[in-house]
Amino acid sequence: MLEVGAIWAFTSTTMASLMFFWSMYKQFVPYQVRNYLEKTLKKYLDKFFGTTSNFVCIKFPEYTGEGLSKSRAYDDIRNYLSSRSTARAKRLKAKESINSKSLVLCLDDKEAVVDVFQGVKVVWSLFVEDKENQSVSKVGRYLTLSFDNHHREMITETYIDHVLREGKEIALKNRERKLYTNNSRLDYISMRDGRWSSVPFTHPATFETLAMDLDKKEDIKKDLIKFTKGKDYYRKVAKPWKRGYLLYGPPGTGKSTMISAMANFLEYDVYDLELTTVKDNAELKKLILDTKGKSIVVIEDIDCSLDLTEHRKKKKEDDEDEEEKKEAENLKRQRAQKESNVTLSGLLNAIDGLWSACSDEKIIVFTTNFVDNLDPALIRRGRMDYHIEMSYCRFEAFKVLAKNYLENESHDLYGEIGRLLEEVDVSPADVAENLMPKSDEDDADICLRRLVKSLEEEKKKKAEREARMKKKKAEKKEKKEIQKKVNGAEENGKKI
Ligand SMILES: Nc1ncnc2c1ncn2[C@@H]1O[C@H](COP(=O)(O)OP(=O)(O)OP(=O)(O)O)[C@@H](O)[C@H]1O
Ligand SMILES: [Mg+2]
Repeated sequence: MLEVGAIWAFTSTTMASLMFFWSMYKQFVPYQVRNYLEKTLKKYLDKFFGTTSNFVCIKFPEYTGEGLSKSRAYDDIRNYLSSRSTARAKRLKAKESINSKSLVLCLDDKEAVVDVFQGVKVVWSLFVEDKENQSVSKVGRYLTLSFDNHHREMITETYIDHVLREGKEIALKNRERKLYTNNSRLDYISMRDGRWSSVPFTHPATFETLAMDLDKKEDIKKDLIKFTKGKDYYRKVAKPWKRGYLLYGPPGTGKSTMISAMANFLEYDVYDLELTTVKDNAELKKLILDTKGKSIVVIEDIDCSLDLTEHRKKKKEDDEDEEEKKEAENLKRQRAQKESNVTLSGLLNAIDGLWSACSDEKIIVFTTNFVDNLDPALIRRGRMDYHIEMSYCRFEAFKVLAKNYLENESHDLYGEIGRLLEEVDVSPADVAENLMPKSDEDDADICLRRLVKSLEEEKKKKAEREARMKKKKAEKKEKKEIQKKVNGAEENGKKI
């Protein structure tokens, strides 16, 4: 047996010799030769361990194909790993992306992170490609997934799918949402722009701040949730995964606000389709085809956009305001028609025919002030599945507005305001304007008194309007009766 002293002596001499050789090697062997030797050694070691060890390694390069396009799988995996890395990796890299709403922390080069799936440990590592494998303009990276060969089937059949799916979802959540608007034909031809241009969607409206009947609001939220979870259901009943909402009601009742609240609730993009700048039906189809999933396609004031009405002449002779409104609306429509050749059937086809062909999970919303003017074909269930009436402000809606604008939940004036809101029809937009403090001195009391005053004025105006109408009606009736008498007298005169 060797003595302890002898072992120590042997080890220290060996270490000293190794260190001596290492420093000589570093000092006298040129960098290029060293690099070559190290790479060759690594290759042999990799080969040796690859065949003898029980580990499998899968490589996912950043750029693939002949054109070296960015690999989607690589991006999805990096997104997936970013959530794991933030908690587990020692070295992270902060990335700023145009499509992302905030900084993204991800795995740094030459760093590894362990992930556990169904009790199985795997290791992800990120490497930079060797110089000779890089293209001139792109510094390529690759991710490797290493795992025990025993779990080969589970990893290749389940785990990788899981990673890609989660990565996609994370990307969707982190993305900066967009508000798109369609470019006019001239714009996208001359400026080589796409059919849609976009800005970040930042509208702050939410269902919490939306003033409307609470039960109705809950029903809408439930309907939206059911829709987003309905992928398999829609497939089962052989329906394209889309849903149409018709929002109708007087101006200022929150139709546009509701669209923003829906988009924020679902985290969808919004495509605001301006029909009057669409040249014809073919262009409309292409525009709809160019929209992505997880989005709301909106056509506002559908009745004014084009001549999509049934031309039913429902004359309300007694109501002069109604007549004026209809005339203004007709003028608007005629002007729009001059610029566009989109027809009702073109619109119906674009909505229905193409939904099945283009990406899934889409909502289409029409808004209108005059629901009676729309052609029934346009708003039938199946096209516009859910009809939502946005109505004048009543007490329940007022309470939401008071909370939003004044952070106030009770006041002596609430009783009076509730009564007045039952008697007069004012839009939430009008109520909101009264509730908004106009200076630093405006407290809740001042704002609520201002609202009461404006509601009382509205009540007075309403009474005057009704009196005027009543008088007009009575005059008409009187005229009719006089005419009847004159006609009667003439008939009698003829007989005599
Ligand atoms: N139901 C509501 N809840 C909260 N705020 C509302 C509501 N309705 C209107 N408002 C306020 O009034 C403003 C105008 O509302 P909005 O544009 O949504 O009305 P609209 O129904 O789309 O009107 P129009 O028919 O004229 O397009 C909004 O910016 C919002 O501040
Ligand atoms: Mg609107």
